[in-house]
Amino acid sequence: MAGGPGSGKGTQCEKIVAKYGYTHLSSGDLLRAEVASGSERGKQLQAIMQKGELVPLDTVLDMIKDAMIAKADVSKGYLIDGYPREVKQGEEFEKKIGKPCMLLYVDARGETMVKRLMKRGETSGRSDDNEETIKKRLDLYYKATEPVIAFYEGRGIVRKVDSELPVDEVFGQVAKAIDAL
Ligand SMILES: Nc1nc2c(ncn2[C@@H]2O[C@H](COP(=O)(O)OP(=O)(O)OP(=O)(O)O)[C@@H](O)[C@H]2O)c(=O)[nH]1
Ligand SMILES: O=c1ccn([C@@H]2O[C@H](COP(=O)(O)OP(=O)(O)O)[C@@H](O)[C@H]2O)c(=O)[nH]1
Ligand SMILES: [Mg+2]
Repeated sequence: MAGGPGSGKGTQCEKIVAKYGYTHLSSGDLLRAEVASGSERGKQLQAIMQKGELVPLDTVLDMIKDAMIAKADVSKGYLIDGYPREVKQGEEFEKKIGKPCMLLYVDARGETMVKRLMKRGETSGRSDDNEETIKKRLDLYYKATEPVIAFYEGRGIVRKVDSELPVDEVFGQVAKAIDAL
């Protein structure tokens, strides 16, 4: 699942899990869990995330790999949310774990994403949902993450949904893409 900050990845993932029962792994959530644990590593991660920068590639990949292995016995398939953030991360994932069968691209306008995140920031408690960090996350998204979509487009596995629409209509498009798998 790829898309800019606040595009609606988490919202759609929740609905996918309810309908299809895949194992949902959000790299952002895994990182926030480490921060919440209060560990030394969590403190370092918090500093990076607060600035809207990217955590080192191997750290995130190891966390995803561990979380996948932990569910390997029971999983019907994995839904990975917010990863890869840069082309190199995608390449490393394929070397260490495997090839994805689909990339769902949740597309919204920059202005829409900023508006949603500012609103979410009123209640989310996320230290990166503030105007300054949102702007940095968006810049980094366009610079580092959008090329990921082009990379997988070359493989013909990208399915794009328009997340300017109401949530249920977006999910209609998502479900159609998954059903065609
Ligand atoms: N109108 C509208 N609002 C949406 C839609 N999807 C998500 N939102 C709202 O936008 C905000 C961000 O949605 P998330 O699902 O948290 O977005 P995300 O892509 O996971 O964002 P990050 O966690 O920052 O990566 C939430 O407050 C949602 O309620 C949509 O399709 N339409
Ligand atoms: O693979 C990842 C996923 C997240 N992050 C960090 O975690 C933050 C929040 O990520 P999340 O996907 O939750 O939200 P988004 O940035 O898409 O709004 C990002 O800004 C990054 O600092 C990262 O470095 N690598
Ligand atoms: Mg999210």
